[in-house]
Amino acid sequence: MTEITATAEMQAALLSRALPYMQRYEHKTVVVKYGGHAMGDLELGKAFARDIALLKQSGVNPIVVHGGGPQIGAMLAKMGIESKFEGGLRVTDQKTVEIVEMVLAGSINKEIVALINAEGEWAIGLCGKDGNMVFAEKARKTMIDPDSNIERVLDLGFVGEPVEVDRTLLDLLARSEMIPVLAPVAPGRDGHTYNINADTFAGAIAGACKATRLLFLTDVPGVLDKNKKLIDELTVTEARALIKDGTVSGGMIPKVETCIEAIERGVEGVVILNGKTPHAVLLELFTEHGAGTLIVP
Ligand SMILES: Nc1ncnc2c1ncn2[C@@H]1O[C@H](COP(=O)(O)OP(=O)(O)O)[C@@H](O)[C@H]1O
Ligand SMILES: CC(=O)N[C@@H](CCC(=O)OP(=O)(O)O)C(=O)O
Repeated sequence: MTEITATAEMQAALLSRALPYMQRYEHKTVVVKYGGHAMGDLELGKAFARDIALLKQSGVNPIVVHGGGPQIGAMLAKMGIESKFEGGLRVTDQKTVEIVEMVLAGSINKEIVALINAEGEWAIGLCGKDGNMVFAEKARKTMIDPDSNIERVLDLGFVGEPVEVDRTLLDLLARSEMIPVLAPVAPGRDGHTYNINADTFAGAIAGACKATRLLFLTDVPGVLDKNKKLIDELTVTEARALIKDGTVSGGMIPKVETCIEAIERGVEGVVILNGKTPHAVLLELFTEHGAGTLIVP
């Protein structure tokens, strides 16, 4: 066999394996949460954008929700403001929410839009404010104090939880050439702007759009156990126990909580995976080598 025929055969074999997966997701909504920790490397960013473009070209309806925690932290530090987190959420005063909106809905959102458009697609950058897409309310979070074991209410300032999602604009975009890229900022009916954890925002969008898949791209291979080993599959009950016993902490808490809620709202498959692996999205959706942690009912 010549080298050319061998390559052609390999490509044909690859395609024939990918095709059933491609058909499975045709016309289906896939929400991809692109975490701030998975960003930063231009080549990886381009590979991510290529994957999103390819999903759209294959007839899938991709919706990108992005974070930007580290980038917000860097901007706050430049302005002499210290970042403070409680339960994985940023304590957000008025000055902070202004910077959060500027970094998320401004620079990061447009960078991702530009990367996808450079792949020949039509991405459009939006946040919860556009088209009345998302309305938020002040988050009411509680935490068990590890010293006293007493539950305490957290005052996180202008941190919001999505309470209303209107999918009119997203449905319109799904029927068009456009790929929505969403920043997790939304207004409240009280007139304030709220900073929403990007995982929570992605979960609300996936739930409202009845997404077939919700993928979380982060900087770790998935949920790790106490010995830092990857957990391939987690039930909702096991996931809750890992938060309770502290195995899951920091930014992984809102991610796992969102996975649980998304499963309960009927999203078919929720996966936490390493966004630092080039083409993580394509490999997850279109090959049998699903990576990361799959959350199951
Ligand atoms: N059990 C766990 N398994 C994996 N990561 C964990 C776990 N507990 C805490 N983490 C932390 O959660 C981080 C991912 O969340 P986060 O920093 O919010 O990322 P992103 O910006 O991608 O949303 C990991 O880098 C890790 O430090
Ligand atoms: C309330 C809250 O914590 N909001 C987040 C929003 C960005 C985000 O979630 O970014 P990652 O996905 O990169 O972590 C923040 O201010 O950092």
